[in-house]
Amino acid sequence: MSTVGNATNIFWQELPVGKLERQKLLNQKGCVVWITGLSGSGKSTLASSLSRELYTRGKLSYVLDGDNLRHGLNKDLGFKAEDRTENIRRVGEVAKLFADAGLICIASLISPYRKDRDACREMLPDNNFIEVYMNMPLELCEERDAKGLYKLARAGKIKGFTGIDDPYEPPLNCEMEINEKDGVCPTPGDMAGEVVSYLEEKGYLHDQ
Ligand SMILES: Nc1ncnc2c1ncn2[C@@H]1O[C@H](COP(=O)(O)OS(=O)(=O)O)[C@@H](OP(=O)(O)O)[C@H]1O
Ligand SMILES: Nc1ncnc2c1ncn2[C@@H]1O[C@H](COP(=O)(O)OP(=O)(O)O)[C@@H](O)[C@H]1O
Repeated sequence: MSTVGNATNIFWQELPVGKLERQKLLNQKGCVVWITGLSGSGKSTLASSLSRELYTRGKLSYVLDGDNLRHGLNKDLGFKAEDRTENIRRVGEVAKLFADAGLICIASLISPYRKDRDACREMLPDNNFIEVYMNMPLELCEERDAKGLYKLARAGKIKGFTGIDDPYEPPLNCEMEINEKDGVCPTPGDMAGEVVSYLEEKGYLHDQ
């Protein structure tokens, strides 16, 4: 019996079917692919092409996209520092559950603070956390401005916009980085291909 956070008198319930058995059913290993980067850097695009490519290969994945989760699970949170931290903590916990279920969980969120991403990494047993940094220049993201938010931020109509008047802390030791090559951004298919190769090489696409 223990106390966890604000919960007292709680027990850990052992369950009969374990992660290894679920992984055997799926012939893959549960893990979290955590995609971080500025708004407009291509996080959702990579998440989409990666999940499609994995599906084509018969691998089960699930995408946790920051924008989408803010419509439900995280709709009580805004963009001040402590809200972003709570946003990342909750998504980290959900991602951990999906990985435990045996899925390749793809989380795509700005996740601007290094300590919050590191806390998610620490939550995962056996280091099954693959941090992918969309290392795209702010100028490119701003030029894309798919949602018109940079324009609003520059006009002072959105306060605390990441990269404009709110910080983004790039990873120091991530597993993968997606960059422009000779000033050209890889295609969505090529970005997904890089991640799939990594997953293949590290053995995530088979259960043993
Ligand atoms: N102030 C501010 N700063 C950054 N982004 C903002 C802001 N306000 C709204 N948006 C929109 O919210 C999306 C980011 O949500 P996330 O949950 O990924 O953000 S965070 O990880 O908690 O920082 C982000 O989506 P993406 O463009 O897909 O990154 C924006 O569309
Ligand atoms: N590799 C890419 N090549 C060309 N355009 C891209 C690429 N990745 C993203 N884009 C475009 O950039 C814009 C922002 O991408 P998105 O995936 O929504 O970024 P984020 O989720 O990081 O905000 C979209 O219009 C998308 O089509």
